[in-house]
Amino acid sequence: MNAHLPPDHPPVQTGRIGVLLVNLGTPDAPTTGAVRRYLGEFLSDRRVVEIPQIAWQPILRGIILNTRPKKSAHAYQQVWTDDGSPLAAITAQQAAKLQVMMGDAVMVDWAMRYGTPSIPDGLAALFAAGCERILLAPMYPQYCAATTATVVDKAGDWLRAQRWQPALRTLPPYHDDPAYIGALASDLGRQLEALEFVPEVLLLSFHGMPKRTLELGDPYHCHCRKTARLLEDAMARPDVRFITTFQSRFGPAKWLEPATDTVLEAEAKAGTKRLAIAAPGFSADCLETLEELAIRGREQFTDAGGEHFHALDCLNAGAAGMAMLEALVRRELGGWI
Ligand SMILES: C=CC1=C(C)c2cc3[nH]c(cc4nc(cc5[nH]c(cc1n2)c(C)c5CCC(=O)O)C(CCC(=O)O)=C4C)c(C)c3C=C
Ligand SMILES: [Fe+2]
Ligand SMILES: [Fe+2]
Repeated sequence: MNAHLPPDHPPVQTGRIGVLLVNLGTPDAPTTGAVRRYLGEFLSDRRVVEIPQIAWQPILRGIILNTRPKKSAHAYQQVWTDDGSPLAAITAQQAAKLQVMMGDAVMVDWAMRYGTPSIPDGLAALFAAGCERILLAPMYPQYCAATTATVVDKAGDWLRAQRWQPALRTLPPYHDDPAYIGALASDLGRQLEALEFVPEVLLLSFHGMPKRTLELGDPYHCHCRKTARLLEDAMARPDVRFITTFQSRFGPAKWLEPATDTVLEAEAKAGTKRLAIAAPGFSADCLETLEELAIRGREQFTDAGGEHFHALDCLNAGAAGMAMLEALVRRELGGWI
């Protein structure tokens, strides 16, 4: 402690660089109560549900938060690990590995947009540890207002309340970055080689969005399509038919199509026997990949006559994904380190 400073003086800055990896968020436990708290926060975000709150809140509080948490808690129970929710556990691993790769000049931490650990707590901890410059890294390859923009909004809320602010940069979307496409192509290729069957179809399933957001100018759909096109080229598998789909439809509005569940069933009914599915838009495995795709997707495909099904892992904290993350982060820190 510097002797001329009063005891309540803010910490003396040291010019370090901080990196905050941020993913969506997840409940603290696979229980109805914890899922209700998480969904209440998530689904009250105006970036996520874009209908006027005066109309939406009664539906959310009156119907959705009384029915969905029980069903979702059951789904979470099927994928929960000793280290907690897969999304949080994997994001923590990514941060720990990136810390080792970046060395002491950079401090790496992680946060969740909804639930804990929060973005304000993450930014405050990095700043208190001496990081005057912070790279905020939303772990979403494809930009979407419902994911990327709301992370930046939340950081902005925290900055607005600070007298002494760190300088902030944000990681741009990387849907067409050669480092990302290359990492996916090599990691998915490696996983396909290890399967005991050669798939006729490789389904690339991205998280869905209301179709209206595309008409309003959100680039998400275009980013997903471009990732899929570049990935198909990079994988160079003319023996495999690539199909792009959108999963996790929510509510009565029209969502991006084709829907993953519809295509799984239609492919099996049309005679496809061997299918693998990947979720290139998710940087970490989570409820949507481990339960919706790997468990329910398998049932949808095999119930309709499919025989061999495999859900491939996300990049997670594997070697290909971590090398990509290091490359993206180092590039964005250019001029700072
Ligand atoms: C209006 C509802 C939703 C929109 C819009 C939406 C967009 C969106 N979500 C992700 C990534 C993830 N979503 C996850 C879970 C999840 N998503 C919704 C609803 C919308 N998502 C709900 C209700 C849930 C919770 C689970 C459930 O009850 O079904 C997750 C996994 C979280 C976990 O804990 O594992 C991720 C990741 C993206 C990328 C996206 C828009 C592009
Ligand atoms: Fe979602
Ligand atoms: Fe889902």
